[in-house]
Amino acid sequence: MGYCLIFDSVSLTLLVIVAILFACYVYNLRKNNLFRRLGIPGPSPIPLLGNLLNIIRKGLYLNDIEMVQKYGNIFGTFEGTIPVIILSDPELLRKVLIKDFHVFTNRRILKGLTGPLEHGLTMLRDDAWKNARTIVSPTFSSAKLKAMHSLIDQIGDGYSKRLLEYADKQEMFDVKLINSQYTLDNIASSLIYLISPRLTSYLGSKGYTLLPTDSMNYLTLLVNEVLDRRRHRIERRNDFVQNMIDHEEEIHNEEIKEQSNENIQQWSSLKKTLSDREILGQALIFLIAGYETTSTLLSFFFYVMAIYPDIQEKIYAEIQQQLGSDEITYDKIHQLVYLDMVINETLRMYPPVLRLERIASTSYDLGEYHIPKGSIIGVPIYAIHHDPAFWSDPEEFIPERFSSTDGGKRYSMTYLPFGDGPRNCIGMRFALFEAKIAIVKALRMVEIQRCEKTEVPLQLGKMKILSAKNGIIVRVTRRSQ
Ligand code: HEM
Repeated sequence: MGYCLIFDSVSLTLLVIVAILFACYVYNLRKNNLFRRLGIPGPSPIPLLGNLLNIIRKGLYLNDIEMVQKYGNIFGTFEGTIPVIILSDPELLRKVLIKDFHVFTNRRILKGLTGPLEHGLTMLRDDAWKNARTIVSPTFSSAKLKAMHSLIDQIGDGYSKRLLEYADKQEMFDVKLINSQYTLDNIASSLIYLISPRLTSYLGSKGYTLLPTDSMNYLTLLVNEVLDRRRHRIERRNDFVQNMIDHEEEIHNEEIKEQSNENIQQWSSLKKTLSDREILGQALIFLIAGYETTSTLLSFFFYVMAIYPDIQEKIYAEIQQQLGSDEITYDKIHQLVYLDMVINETLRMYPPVLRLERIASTSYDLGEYHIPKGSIIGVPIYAIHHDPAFWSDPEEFIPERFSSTDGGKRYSMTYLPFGDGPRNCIGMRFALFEAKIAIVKALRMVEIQRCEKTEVPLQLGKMKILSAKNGIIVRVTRRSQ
């Protein structure tokens, strides 16, 4: 009798397990058939891993190029069990990123993300995002960037000093190190009045990762301290946090006047202030979103300088001609037209962010396909920038593509280093400003040279942020004054 009961409960448990596994299998099969049902082409997924194996083997950038070649400008793929529609059709991209932005306002929420980062712009959704973006946008106005100039300039001096040390030692070095230090110092300094060297060495010792928990706690503490001092008017400084606090005070009395984006003007009826926790969230997100991206841009720019000395000399000549030894101000930097073209081409060839994404808040007709609510749209920036359908000789480095004459022919949705639409990169102008200051300061002092350890062509890393697998090693020599 007892034996029978035990047997029964064992077989019942087994039965339940088998039933659950079967249900999972059927659910997975149905899910994996999603794109087939929608009529969207794409590679067949394998259970649980989806199409991740190819990304793991080849890297996201190469995976995207190959998939676009094989399946075209719209196809379905699985990140593990999560279906993602990869879209590179310019007309449809214009709809998703701009025209029908009200449907595609949000990105995916990162599971398990808690603490102040939940309030950061990149993660916020719908009205909460609109509110934060409306308040934070003026922080990046040209007037505010001009006011931040002296902070960035000071850090630029330290940067060129470090380069001169390398020149004097005739040492080959990986440019990532100095560029990471520069952008981290810059962002930390422009964000909050932190003692940058303290922060830099701390994060440096952590290997410059995307902020592990203890770094995050440390930063949270520091930013909170700063907020407290600012709120009580114990200190003032022309940085992002001060800008957010000042702006909050201004808008009690007047409507928001300075908006860079048409859509944002419609949102002026929203809540107009951010709590300390929300300001903290923005500060931390700026640090994360702005640090590695800008450093990657600078590092790949160094690579370009090392392998194209003619281009480097042309930029140097432009700097001499337009600026001489004048201070590099926000207005003067715009006179460096050729430098701008070279930076644009660097961002085309080597976009720091390989993909961006949006989520459909309702079901939607995406071209000929009817996609369900909640569909994730992934935009393969790297693959679009290297697509011969959009760019002639995409593997050639040709800055002239971005000259005022040629640039006009470009289809805007095929150049997306900072994304597009109301949810594009809020830090774009800041990033370009700080990158240009670093470049001018560097090229005035040193010549960047290819050395025996410079890998040509570069092998790229496999992750979502572009990287050089084996580093970018160069040598620098002092310029004769
Ligand atoms: C070369 C440097 C940079 C590159 C290539 C870059 C690229 C991008 C891209 C591709 C996006 C997604 C845009 C979209 O979904 O349409 C983005 C978003 C964002 N970036 Fe940047 N970024 C850079 C620098 C910065 C800096 C310096 C900051 C801050 C100081 C920053 C803050 C942000 C924020 C907050 C968002 C989210 C915007 C929102 O959701 O409203 N980025 N960036």
